[in-house]
Amino acid sequence: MIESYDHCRFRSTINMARYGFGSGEYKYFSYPLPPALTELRPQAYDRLVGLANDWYAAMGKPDRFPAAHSDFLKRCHDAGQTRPTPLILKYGSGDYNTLHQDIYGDNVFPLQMAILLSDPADFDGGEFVLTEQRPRQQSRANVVQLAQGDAVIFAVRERPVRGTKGVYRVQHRHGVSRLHRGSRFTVGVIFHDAA
Ligand SMILES: O=C(O)CCC(=O)C(=O)O
Ligand SMILES: [Fe+2]
Repeated sequence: MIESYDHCRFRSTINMARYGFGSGEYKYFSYPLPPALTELRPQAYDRLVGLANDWYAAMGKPDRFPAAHSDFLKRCHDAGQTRPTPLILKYGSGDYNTLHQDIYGDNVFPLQMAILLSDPADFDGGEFVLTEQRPRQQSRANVVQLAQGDAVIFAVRERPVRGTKGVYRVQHRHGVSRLHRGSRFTVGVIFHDAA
C-alpha cells in the first residue's frame, strides 16, 4: 500500500502547507479504488452502520443510513458528492496534520477510519490525536497509539454521550502531532464522497 503512493492513480494531490492544513502531503485515490480499499470500505461500513444509526437516534437526528454502503454512496452521488475520499497521507520529519473534521458536503457518515501503514519504529512523534469537546468545556486531547496495520475508528464530527441530564453531543476533531524523525504513511477511509 505504501508503494501505491508513487504508483496508483489519484484524483488530486494536496500539499498540506499550501492549504494551511499542516505540513506533509496527501493524495485522494480515484475510482476505481485499489482492490484492498474497494473491499475494505463497504465491509467496514457494514460493521459501523448500526452504531451510526444508534448515534443518530440518540442525538435526536431524523436521518438514518442505509444498510449497504453502495446505497449510501448512491445518496452521496445523487446529491453531487461524487468524488472519492479515501486517501493516503505521507509525513516526513517536521510534518504534522492540524486538527480538523473531514466533512465534504451535506451527506456525512459519522464514523471514519485511519490505518497506520508504517512501522512505529520508523518514526518518532507523529501521534494520532483526537480531541473531544463537551458542551461548555475546554477540549481534551486523546493520543491513540497504533501498531503497524492498526486502524483507529473515530467520530467525524460529533457523538452522543449519556450524562445525568440526558444525552449531550461531544464535538471531535483529529490530527497528527509533529514528526521528529523518519516517515509515516497512513490510509484514511472516509465513507461519504466529496462534492
Ligand atoms: O495520518 C493520520 O493518522 C490521520 C489522517 C487523517 O486526517 C485522516 O485519515 O482523515
Ligand atoms: Fe482527516
